[in-house]
Amino acid sequence: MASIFRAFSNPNPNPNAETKPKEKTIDLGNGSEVIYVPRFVPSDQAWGWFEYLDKEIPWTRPLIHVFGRTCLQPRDTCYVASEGLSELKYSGYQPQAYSWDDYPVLKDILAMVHEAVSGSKFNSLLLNRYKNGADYVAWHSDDEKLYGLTPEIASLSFGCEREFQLRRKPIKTQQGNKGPEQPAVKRPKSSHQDQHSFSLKHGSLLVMKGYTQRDWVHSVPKRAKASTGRINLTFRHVMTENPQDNE
Ligand SMILES: O=C(O)CCC(=O)C(=O)O
Ligand SMILES: [Fe+2]
Repeated sequence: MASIFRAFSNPNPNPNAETKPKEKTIDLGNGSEVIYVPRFVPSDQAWGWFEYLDKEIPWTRPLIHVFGRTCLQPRDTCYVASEGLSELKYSGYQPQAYSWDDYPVLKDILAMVHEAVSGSKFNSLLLNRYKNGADYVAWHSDDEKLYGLTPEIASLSFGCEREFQLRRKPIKTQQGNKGPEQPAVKRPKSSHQDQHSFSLKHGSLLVMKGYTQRDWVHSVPKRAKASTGRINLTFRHVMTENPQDNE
């Protein structure tokens, strides 16, 4: 598959300067794909953004409802979205949507992601802060209807390196629970791996594409040895009524 990344033009004439970050594409099979770029944001810039976000974002740790139980979400969160979009709701929780204008740095980060991921039109952002290795995100997929059938999700990580796991859903749960637009199709057992793991580095970018949300779950498990904080930003596109925005 062709690279999703635009050829980086190098604005810096210094021949020793870094040019295009190295990307690794993992074909998950059946139209799902993940792209990982370990050094997407230069380290110093990434630390600057970490400090800013840690301090300035109005983090909350909400109550969520899963499997009939109410519990504290095991990480801090915040949501930023363009005006007029359908509201996000997950695990019985509807986050307040903050404006991009409140956090100009987020606009800079968004511009950098848009520049790199060709054709992307992200209009919302879910931020997560893991205070230490006791914070985590459980197995889930970001398959809310408002993202459409094949959402592209760009995930930027800052701070403590944490493991990101991907696991293929059992075949019978891969489709059919999200409305009539997904006819049940029989797929042959794929020769691809059923699990993948990435150690998400400070300043890295991971993009999930195609049917990854329909057919796979992902998680960031607890890690006793992780003693420092990590901030993760996932950029998403909420479908709108204007078909041009959704192309
Ligand atoms: O922190 C991460 O790397 C993943 C976060 C995530 O999966 C989510 O916000 O949906
Ligand atoms: Fe997720």
